[in-house]
Amino acid sequence: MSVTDAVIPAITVDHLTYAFPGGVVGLHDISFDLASHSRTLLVGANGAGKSTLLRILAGKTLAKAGSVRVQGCDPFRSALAGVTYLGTEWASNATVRHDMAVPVLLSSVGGDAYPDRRDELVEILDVDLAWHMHAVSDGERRRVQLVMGLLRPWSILLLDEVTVDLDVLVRSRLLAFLERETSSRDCAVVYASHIFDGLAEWPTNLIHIHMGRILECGKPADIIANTSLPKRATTLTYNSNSALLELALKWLSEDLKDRGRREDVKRLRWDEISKNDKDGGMNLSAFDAYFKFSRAR
Ligand SMILES: Nc1ncnc2c1ncn2[C@@H]1O[C@H](COP(=O)(O)OP(=O)(O)OP(=O)(O)O)[C@@H](O)[C@H]1O
Repeated sequence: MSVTDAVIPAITVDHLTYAFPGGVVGLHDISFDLASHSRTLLVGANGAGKSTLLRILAGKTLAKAGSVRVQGCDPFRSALAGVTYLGTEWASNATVRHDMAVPVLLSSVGGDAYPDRRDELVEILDVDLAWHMHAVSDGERRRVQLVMGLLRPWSILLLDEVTVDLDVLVRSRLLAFLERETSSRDCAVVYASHIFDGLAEWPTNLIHIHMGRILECGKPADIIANTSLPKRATTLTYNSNSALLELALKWLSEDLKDRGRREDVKRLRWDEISKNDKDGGMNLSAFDAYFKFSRAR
């Protein structure tokens, strides 16, 4: 039995449906199990529901219908010490823009309690300890944030595309680190990404999400073997363009067709906005002023 077939699921989602305040349904009747030691790649178009799902798994959002268990507990009701969520809010945290030295920041998040891990992450993410956070590039800032976020050993790591501004070398080293972690410790990673470079052999599981529904869930090799892809991509690794990327391109093209023309949706919304504007509910002149301003520049 491989490690990814371990019996106790790290995450169990059972008939989960989630509606945003206001009634828009974000997730429809989702069910899946993820084992400890797994690395799951969430694949879906913009707006498919990846962040919504990750936020529920992180316990940041309450799901009222269906059940979610992370390490056997309801993530919303239990403070799960071993769950680390690095998502969009985390990425835009203003604290890391102040004039603060990197060692101070790392100590403030418990770096001194895990010196070996801290030093390994500093090395992997190529962080310069002399940096001050108000005077670094976006990618450098993200590297420091990732050292901070990954410092404490986690059991479940939820990553919502926070590697987008890393250079390819650092991203590849980070993925290798996550692979070592999930192979050597009792832990699992769920990673939402739009970038498939270097990911061909990384995930142990794929989840394809479209308009809040899971369309596919399983091992990449099984999914690829059962999917008709362009002839050039029939193995997991294919020279410059991986089968995984081909699979994602196929899924997202089909999803786009399934969603239908945005024009139709837009026309409906536009009618609604114009009506609100007439009613005084929304002032479109503010948008006109904004566009005039941006053109003038
Ligand atoms: N507060 C909200 N109220 C209503 N609908 C929302 C709200 N937040 C998000 N949505 C909608 O829910 C859907 C899923 O959003 P979500 O952020 O989960 O997508 P995503 O797959 O993470 O997209 P991306 O790849 O762009 O990050 C989108 O259609 C979005 O417009």
